[in-house]
Amino acid sequence: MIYTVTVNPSIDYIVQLKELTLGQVNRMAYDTKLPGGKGINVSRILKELKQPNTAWGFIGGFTGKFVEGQLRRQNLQTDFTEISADTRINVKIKAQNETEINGQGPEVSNTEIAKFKNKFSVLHAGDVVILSGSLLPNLSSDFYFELIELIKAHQAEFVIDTTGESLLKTLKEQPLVVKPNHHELAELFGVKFDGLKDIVFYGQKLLEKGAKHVLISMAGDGGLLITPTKTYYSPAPKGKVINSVGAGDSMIAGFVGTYAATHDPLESFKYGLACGSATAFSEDLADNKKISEILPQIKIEEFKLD
Ligand SMILES: Nc1ncnc2c1ncn2[C@@H]1O[C@H](COP(=O)(O)OP(=O)(O)OP(=O)(O)O)[C@@H](O)[C@H]1O
Ligand SMILES: O=P(O)(O)OC[C@@]1(O)O[C@H](CO)[C@@H](O)[C@@H]1O
Repeated sequence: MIYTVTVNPSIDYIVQLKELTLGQVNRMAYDTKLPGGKGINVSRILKELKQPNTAWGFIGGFTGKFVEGQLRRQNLQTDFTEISADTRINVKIKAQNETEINGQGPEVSNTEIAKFKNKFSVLHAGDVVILSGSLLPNLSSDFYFELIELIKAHQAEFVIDTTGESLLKTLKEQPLVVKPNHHELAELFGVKFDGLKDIVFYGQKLLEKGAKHVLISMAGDGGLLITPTKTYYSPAPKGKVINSVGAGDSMIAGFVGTYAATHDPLESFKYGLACGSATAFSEDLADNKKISEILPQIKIEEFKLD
């Protein structure tokens, strides 16, 4: 079974307007509310791929009810921990360019944290837990490490979508896959990249430090997969980019969902790329139809450093 963890879910309030003028009254051309948060997005794509999964996380208040209700309507399996404070609202403004304003999220009590951690007792070998997104303001920065300890105590695998020091610190725990984008990878090592060779060189360092697979997403420039034996590159298929929210989450879902079913890293990479691009070409996250349409357009080649 796959479990996703969204410690800090959200309502993603998508606002479209022709042009945003700061310091003035702006009128929306269109707006919509979507259930959001990185792990929840992963769960939604896994569902499209027909991969059974359960979404875990903290959810609260009227906003939390909306998120849970929307997910139930999509027949998504959830087992959230209810908290007394309101789940946050993240504002995504689509105007001349895209601007995101993400909330900090609510605080959680020690009792709520304990209830959440209790969920991990159902884990067993063969399960995969995907940890994605920001933490809540009063949680310790080590919270993900505490969860990784619980996951490993049950011989389950984990995937973590985080950046910076937190990413480096989790590598020795051998995540199934990590997926920085190329900007995050450059920042991690304090370098500037000059071409794919540089990116692969630094991506390999994440493998050396313990990650089992390294996916590097490069938005419209495609992606790289680094495994202990081979490295692969794929350009991104061409299409009209409609949405930049959740392409990375979709890529993780495509990779992990396919890996859980096949244990084939190359096939998993193909689905990861297709799901990422399918979301970039959709209004909301991709659906199964869009993913199937993009799959045949994915062309992967082996990448050699010399
Ligand atoms: N403009 C695009 N055209 C085609 N494919 C895209 C585009 N943007 C993203 N993708 C696909 O989705 C994958 C993940 O996108 P990206 O690199 O933007 O992840 P990310 O930085 O984690 O994104 P986000 O945080 O916005 O979800 C890319 O590797 C690519 O396969
Ligand atoms: O604030 P975080 O937790 O880092 O990111 C939250 C978020 O921006 O990530 C998702 C897209 O990846 C959105 O659904 C959500 O609003």
